[in-house]
Amino acid sequence: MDYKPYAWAEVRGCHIPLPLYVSIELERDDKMTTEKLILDGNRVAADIKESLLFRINRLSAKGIIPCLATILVGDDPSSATYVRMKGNACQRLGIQSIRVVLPTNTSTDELIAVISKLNADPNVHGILLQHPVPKQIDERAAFEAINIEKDVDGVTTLGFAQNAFGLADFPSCTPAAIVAILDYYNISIEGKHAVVIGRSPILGKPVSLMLLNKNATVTTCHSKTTNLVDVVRLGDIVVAAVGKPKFVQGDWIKPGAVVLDAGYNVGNIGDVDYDACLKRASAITPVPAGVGPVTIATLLKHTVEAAEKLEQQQIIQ
Ligand SMILES: Nc1nc(=O)c2c([nH]1)NC[C@@H]1CN(c3ccc(C(=O)N[C@@H](CCC(=O)O)C(=O)O)cc3)C=[N+]21
Repeated sequence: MDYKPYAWAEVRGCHIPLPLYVSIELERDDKMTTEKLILDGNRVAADIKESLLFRINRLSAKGIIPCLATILVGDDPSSATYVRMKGNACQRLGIQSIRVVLPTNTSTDELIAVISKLNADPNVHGILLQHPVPKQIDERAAFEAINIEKDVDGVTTLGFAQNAFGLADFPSCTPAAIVAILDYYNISIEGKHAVVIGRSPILGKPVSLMLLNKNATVTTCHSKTTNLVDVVRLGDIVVAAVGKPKFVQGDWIKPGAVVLDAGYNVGNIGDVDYDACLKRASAITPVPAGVGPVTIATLLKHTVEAAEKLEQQQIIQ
């Protein structure tokens, strides 16, 4: 593992990582505490990946190498970077990665043909179609073509519906990462007012459902929301999933709220004005090193779980 935590403490002979706190200078009219918890995505990701090592080794010893196929259509440089990061993360852990890159002018039928081949390949356990795809492609139709057993990013209608019922094997990776960060830091969700900004099919909508299933009171905001700022100010937990750099302003944040920034705008800029929101939040994810690395770790976890499920089916047969 190439990641080093910031500090360790010894508790009854066990070495445990310490949370990273920062103290910041407060403005005069700011009545907030100075202790801020930086939600360290690299650390959560390292924890998830470490928990996979044994499982990957065990599968490999039985001749099953967990395998993720990523599909990138077009040559968008940042999409290419994310897909490369996913493939590299697989390889570092002993997960096989198949990277399919298709030209920008690929048709829906051609893309579905590629997905069908990967569906039929018994050595492929997970399929990730990188969003967005070029505009001539019917992205929904392409997502639907992924076999439910291999839908490690919860993009199919059935995968989404299972998540809505709280029954998904593989909820979408970024929503699952957001919940994993809250869980890792023991931030309770139940009874909290969670405000999600954004309603996309693989981020805003599924994370709203996941928080609802964890007994939060959820408000999902979007481009047509009136008085957005007033709504965000109600949030004990604020999830930014808009796709606009530094969209969420510091004075939108209720003092003491927990802020999760799922933005990944060009130049590694989040959807949250981090410095301003840090002043009011009690806990916040940075960009980079927040939700992003946990998304990738979650994808790896789902791929290993898909391989384990296949193994179980083979044992039963
Ligand atoms: N079907 C689908 N599923 C996705 O989960 C999906 C997708 N499509 N399309 C694109 C977005 C974007 N995304 C990121 C994942 C990790 C980082 C990440 O780890 N970023 C690093 C920094 C990146 C760098 O160093 O360049 C960080 O935040 O620390 C960012 C962005 C997943 N996405």
